[in-house]
Amino acid sequence: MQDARAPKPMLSAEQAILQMLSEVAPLTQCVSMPLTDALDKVLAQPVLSNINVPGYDNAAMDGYALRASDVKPGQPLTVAGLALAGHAYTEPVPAGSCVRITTGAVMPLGLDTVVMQEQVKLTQTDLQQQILCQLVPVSGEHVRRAGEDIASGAEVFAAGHKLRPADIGLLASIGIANVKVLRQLEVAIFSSGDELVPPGQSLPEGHIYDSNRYVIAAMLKRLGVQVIDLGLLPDDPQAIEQAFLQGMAKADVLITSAGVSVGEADYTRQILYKLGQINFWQVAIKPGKPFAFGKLNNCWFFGLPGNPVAAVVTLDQLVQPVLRKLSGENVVGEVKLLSAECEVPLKKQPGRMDYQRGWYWQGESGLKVKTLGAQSSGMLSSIANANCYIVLPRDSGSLPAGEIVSILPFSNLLR
Ligand SMILES: Nc1nc2c(c(=O)[nH]1)N[C@H]1C(S)=C(S)[C@@H](COP(=O)(O)OP(=O)(O)OC[C@H]3O[C@@H](n4cnc5c(N)ncnc54)[C@H](O)[C@@H]3O)O[C@H]1N2
Ligand code: MOO
Repeated sequence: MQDARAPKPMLSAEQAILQMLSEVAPLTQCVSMPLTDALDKVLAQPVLSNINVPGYDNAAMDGYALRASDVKPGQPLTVAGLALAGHAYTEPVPAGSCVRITTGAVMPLGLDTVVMQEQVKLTQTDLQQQILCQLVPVSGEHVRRAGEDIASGAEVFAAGHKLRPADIGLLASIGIANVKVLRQLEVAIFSSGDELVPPGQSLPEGHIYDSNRYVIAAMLKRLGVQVIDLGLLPDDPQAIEQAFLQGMAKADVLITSAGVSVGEADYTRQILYKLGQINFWQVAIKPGKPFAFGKLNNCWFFGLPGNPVAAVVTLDQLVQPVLRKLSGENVVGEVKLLSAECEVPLKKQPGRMDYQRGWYWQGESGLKVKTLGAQSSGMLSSIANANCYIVLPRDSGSLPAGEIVSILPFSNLLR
């Protein structure tokens, strides 16, 4: 097999993403599930509405339903009855009369307008109630028309739509109790390194806690995929190979962190060459250069760098779009870069696109941003305390304070 380590120009982030997207195809297996379980799932087929929403003309306000043409200045209308939400009003309404109505109640036949109760003067005699409108209403005012929200037969969502909370409400509003969704993508993860100890245990000299597996699993949960945690492994080629084989057998995708750089104990890459293929390695971004993409039989492989911030940035920026495509999600209209004035100088060397970690806020004359201390890719606090990336182009060098820079507010994976 050809060795992808042979020197070649590093891909830009855009090239890497386009190449990965061009190689992967979405899942097709689907499952039916109750609406209450469907949040963040991806629709396997379009959803059409079988009903009008609202299903009938109804009052948008508490007040009086009437014919707008009956309202003449100084002439009262007799209140002929009461229309309540959930109860049909079947009596004919004589000319010159109105009906007391509550929000959501069906409009009585022949009436076209609702006048809010605050805009009428109510008079009561022993025999009847009358109203005097304080304003001449516009015909159709405060009436919600049948089908004005959703018309019967309309497509409410396309296949590939990922269901958000409001979408669940909308599906309920058209009477849908079960939806056909794509099965969740299964993503196996593991950490490896002799220096790593799981949180909760005491920390021997020269060791650090395994944080990557935790942040990667948390981000993947936000993305709505199934996480298969293969644990924490030593720098032992056999153990790592076993984990690769397990991941290949169980999951659609295997994501590792560490071991993709050039160190002696970087077994991940060696085993990947043995069991599958590396499609590319190294992307011109900082942090995150030693990122690998490949395939192990039917399982896609993403090798994230070990440095914790590099692992987070590559998962967020490079892997996220690919997992979304694999999950069957239609990805359109993504958030783009904003401009902000940077309050602090920024250090950078030309060569790689930089994702510095920043904090942005609304200033008096536009967005402002600053970095929060050191930008080492080993410092998780630099990203945990941030709310955006400051994205510096590949060729850019250091910048003085006061420059306008591009920022990318964090997606929901990091918020
Ligand atoms: N001579 C070179 N050295 C390095 C290069 C290079 O191009 N030439 N690249 C550097 C860059 S950039 C990065 S990023 C790292 C990535 O290296 P690896 O992906 O091979 O990862 P490791 O060397 O195993 O670990 C790097 C760093 O991350 C810590 N780590 C690893 N796993 C975890 C975990 N699960 N939780 C928390 N921290 C973890 C590990 O202890 C190391 O400190 O390589 C540079 N070197
Ligand atoms: O990806 Mo490395 O973290 O640039 O230092």
